[in-house]
Amino acid sequence: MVVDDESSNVRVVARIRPLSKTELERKSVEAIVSMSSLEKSLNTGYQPTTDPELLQVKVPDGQKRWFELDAVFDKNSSQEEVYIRCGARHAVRENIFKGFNCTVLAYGQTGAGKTFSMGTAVHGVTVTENDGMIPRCCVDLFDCIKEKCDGNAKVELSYLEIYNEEIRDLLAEEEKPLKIRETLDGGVYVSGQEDRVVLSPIDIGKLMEEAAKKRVVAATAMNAVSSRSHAICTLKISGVVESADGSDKFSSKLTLVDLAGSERIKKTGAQGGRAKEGININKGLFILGQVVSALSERGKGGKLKRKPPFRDSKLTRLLQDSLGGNSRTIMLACVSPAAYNIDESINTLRYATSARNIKNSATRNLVKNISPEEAAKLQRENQLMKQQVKELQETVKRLMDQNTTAGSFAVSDDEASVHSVATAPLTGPEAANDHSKHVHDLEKEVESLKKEVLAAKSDVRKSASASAIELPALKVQIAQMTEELEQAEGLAAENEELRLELADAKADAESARLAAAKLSDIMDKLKELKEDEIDKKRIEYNHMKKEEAWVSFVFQMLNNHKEQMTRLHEDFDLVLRIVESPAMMSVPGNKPRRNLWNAISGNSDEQVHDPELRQQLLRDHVNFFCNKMREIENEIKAESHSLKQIRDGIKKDREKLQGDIGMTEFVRESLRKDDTDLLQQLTEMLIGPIKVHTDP
Ligand SMILES: Nc1ncnc2c1ncn2[C@@H]1O[C@H](COP(=O)(O)OP(=O)(O)OP(=O)(O)O)[C@@H](O)[C@H]1O
Repeated sequence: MVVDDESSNVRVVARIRPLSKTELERKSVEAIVSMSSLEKSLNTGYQPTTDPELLQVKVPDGQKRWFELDAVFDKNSSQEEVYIRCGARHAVRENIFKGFNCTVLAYGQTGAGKTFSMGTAVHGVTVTENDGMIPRCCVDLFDCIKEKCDGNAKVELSYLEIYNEEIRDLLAEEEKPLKIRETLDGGVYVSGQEDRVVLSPIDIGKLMEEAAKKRVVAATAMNAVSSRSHAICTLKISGVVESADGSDKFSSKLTLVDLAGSERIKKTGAQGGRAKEGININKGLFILGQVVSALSERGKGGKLKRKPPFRDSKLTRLLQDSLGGNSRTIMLACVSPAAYNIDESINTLRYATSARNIKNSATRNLVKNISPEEAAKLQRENQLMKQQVKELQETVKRLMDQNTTAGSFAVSDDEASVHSVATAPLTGPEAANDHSKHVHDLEKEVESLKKEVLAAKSDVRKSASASAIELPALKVQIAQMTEELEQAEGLAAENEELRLELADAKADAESARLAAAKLSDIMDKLKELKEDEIDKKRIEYNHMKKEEAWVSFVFQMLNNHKEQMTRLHEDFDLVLRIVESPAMMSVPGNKPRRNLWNAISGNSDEQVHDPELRQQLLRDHVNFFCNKMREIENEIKAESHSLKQIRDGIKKDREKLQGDIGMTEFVRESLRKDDTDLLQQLTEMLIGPIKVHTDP
């Protein structure tokens, strides 16, 4: 689709220059190629279209990257093709005369071809093949003024450069401080800058040639003629165009920008002042990059996500209108094709692709259907002004010619002046001096008259346009302020919500902390209880073991006593039988009894027949038996008493232990319940309330 007047996005095109001599010497390969089709230009006569084109970059690791832009130009593209297909010709021929401000801006690495593409001064009323955008715009502009305004429009030129963050007027004879100011509708202008009325492309050419001499350029390792400043050339155009419904009064601005190139100080080999320039250039371009990126990111409802930092550099302030403001803007991204410069080229292209998202809101500075009287008045004014400028120019020329013929000092070049003095003919040095002084005075007078006329014109125009723009500008300002207020209110509400959420989160965190502390307390207690319980079990076990030992001891004792009793009983029985029948002692095979007798009585077998002795032995044995029985009885009594004591003690201990164990169980049960409640609380806190399903 052919570019129309409705599109508001910044139009971004890229130009790949041929490999330079140094790049060829370095044997650098072409890593960037245009993917656009060849027929485009042939079929459309270079008509700028809205169909995007591709550019391919071969990155060092062998991979390929593609960038989509509004148009791509390669090493074979002519200056004319670039001028037309990038949309600059359409801007000059159409947009300017409809009251739109237009900007053409070249951007890219140092030595990438910005100045080559933008061009410099115009050299004639027509262009030559190698002329860049600026001369082409100027020639087209005046051609159109002839066609559309009957040659009747006012064109003023201003030319500024930003060098080391200072604005310099390239048209001013003396350096003076310049300040950036803002208009009511948010536009920016430089107060104190010279606006020169120009009547033809040649006028512009002459002024720009003069100005170019003042521009800071220097040789660096990357470019033999490297621009060390950003140059902004502005043409203000106002006039009347005939439309279908009558006459329309328009005023517009054409801004042509040749930026200084971004550079790697190491690559350019810049040192001292050059390096400082480089740093300032990069700084300004960095902020421009930030502005572009902020303007290209929009959130919901198309609102910008963040505020572009226009105020952070002079360059971005001056380009405020061209980026995201009231202007139709074309950006020309210049790149070197060399693999050696691949990083810088990718940066330029990345920046270019984001710039494509910038939406401008260009409005028409046009007053429709002005009355025929006003149109005639404006035309008369313009003609008058043109006449005056022409006359002044002629006067200056005549005087210069007179001076030259008279061998005077009109040549401004110092060397030439010295030469003229030395060779001044006939009239002699005094006359020459007088004449020169006269010419100088006249020139001064002419210049001041010229300025007065311009100032008066400019005042009239400014007051007329001010009143025309004041109301809409105020409206725009109010709308902007209301929008900002709404945004602020929205932010305040969001803030409050966030604050409440934060307070909730804090409260949740606090109760979680308390619950966790309580839980750990319970765990500690449970642990203590467990240890207690183990201790108690150990005691119980020890008691049982003791008890068991005592029982077996008593059992042993009783057995001993029982054995003793049996033996006593046997002895007693034997004694009784021997006493009753001593003859049994002599029974054959009764040797063991005899031995026992001997052992008990300590007497011989023979003595057993003595009755007296037997009676005595029986008495002794009965006594011995009774004593022994008493002894055993006492022993059993004593042992059963202490046994009872021990059993009572064990019983008491066991009762106490059982009580303790019961209490432990109770505490553990209640802790377990607490524990479960707490666990539930914590879970609910983390995942929300737990639903208890009940049967319907
Ligand atoms: N498309 C092109 N065709 C042929 N030569 C070109 C082209 N573009 C640039 N050149 C040449 O490359 C060199 C560097 O170009 P130029 O001075 O325009 O770079 P620049 O981007 O303006 O650099 P700087 O930012 O340093 O001023 C010049 O010699 C110029 O003639």
